[in-house]
Amino acid sequence: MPIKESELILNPDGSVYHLNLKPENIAQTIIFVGDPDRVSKITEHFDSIEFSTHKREFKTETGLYKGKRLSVISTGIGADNIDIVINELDALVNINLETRKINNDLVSLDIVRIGTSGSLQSDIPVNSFLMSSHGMDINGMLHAYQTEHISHPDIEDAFVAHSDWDKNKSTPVIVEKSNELAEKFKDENVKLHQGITVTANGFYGPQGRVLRLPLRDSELNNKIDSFKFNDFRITNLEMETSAIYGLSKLLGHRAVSLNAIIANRANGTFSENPEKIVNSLIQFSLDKIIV
Ligand SMILES: O=P(O)(O)O[C@H]1O[C@H](CO)[C@@H](O)[C@H]1O
Ligand SMILES: O=c1cc[nH]c(=O)[nH]1
Repeated sequence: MPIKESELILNPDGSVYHLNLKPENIAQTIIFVGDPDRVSKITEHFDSIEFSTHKREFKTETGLYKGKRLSVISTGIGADNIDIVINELDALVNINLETRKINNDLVSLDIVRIGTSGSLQSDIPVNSFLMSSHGMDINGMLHAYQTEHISHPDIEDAFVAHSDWDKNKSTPVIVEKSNELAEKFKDENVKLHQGITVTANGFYGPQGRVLRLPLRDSELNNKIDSFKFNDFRITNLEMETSAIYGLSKLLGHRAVSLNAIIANRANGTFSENPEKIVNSLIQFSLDKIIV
C-alpha cells in the first residue's frame, strides 16, 4: 500500500516537507549539528559544495571533503526535531517518493552529530571531547516507537531505582551508539571521554538549572552524576543524542554523537572560548569521517 499524502508530506517540487530535500541532494554520510550557523563552519573546510538549502532551522549543505561526499544538516534544538530530521532522511533513501512504497533494498546512512554539551563530572572539564556511549531519553520522544529490542532495561531499571525516578515523568530509555561507526574515531593521541549522555527536553529546569523557578527535584543532577552501572556512568547532558541513537538503530542507520564540552555543571564553569573547542571537534571529526 502506498503511504498516504497526509503521512509522508512532499512539497510541490517533490522534496520532503521540512528538510526541502530530494534524494539526490544528500550523501550517505551525514553530519548533524544543532545550530544552523555551524553548518558553514564545517563546509568551509570542504573542497566544493554542490547543494545548499535552508528551511526553518534545517539548513543542509552537501559537498566533497578530501574527495568524500558529505552532507551537513542543522537539526535545531531538541529530540522532537530529530524525529523530523531522521524520518525525512530515511524517507529520502528508503522510500520511493513517486510510488510512495518502501524500497526492497534498504540504505544505511552514517550519522555523526557534532554538538555541544554540559559535563556532569568534575574530571571531564570544559574544552574536552566526549563520545556518547549511550543516549538516555528522559524527554519521552522514543516512547512513540517500539524500542524494546534496542533498549537496555537492566541499566534503565537500575537508574530508575537509584534516582527514585518521578512516576509523572517518562521512563528513561537507553540506546547504544553504533560500535562499528565509533571505531573510526579511535585515536591514541586524542582524549575522547566516553559515557552515557542524558538527552533532556529543555535546557533549564529539565537539566537542573535554576534561575527563578525552583525545581521539582533539586537533587536530580546529583542522582544522575552519582549513578554507576558496571563500567558505565552518566557523563553529560544535552538535547538530541538519545533521539539520534534510538531512531538510527530502529531504522538501520549507524550513529555516533560527539560532544564538545562547553559547560561543567559539577564545578560551575563555562568555556571561555566555546567556538574554539567546537572548531577543534569539527576538524577532528572531519578527518576521522573520511577514513
Ligand atoms: O550545540 P548543539 O548542537 O545545538 O547542542 C546543544 O546546544 C543546544 C542548547 O544550547 C542543544 O541543542 C544542545 O543539545
Ligand atoms: O549544559 C549544556 C551545554 C550545552 N547544551 C546543553 O544542552 N546543555
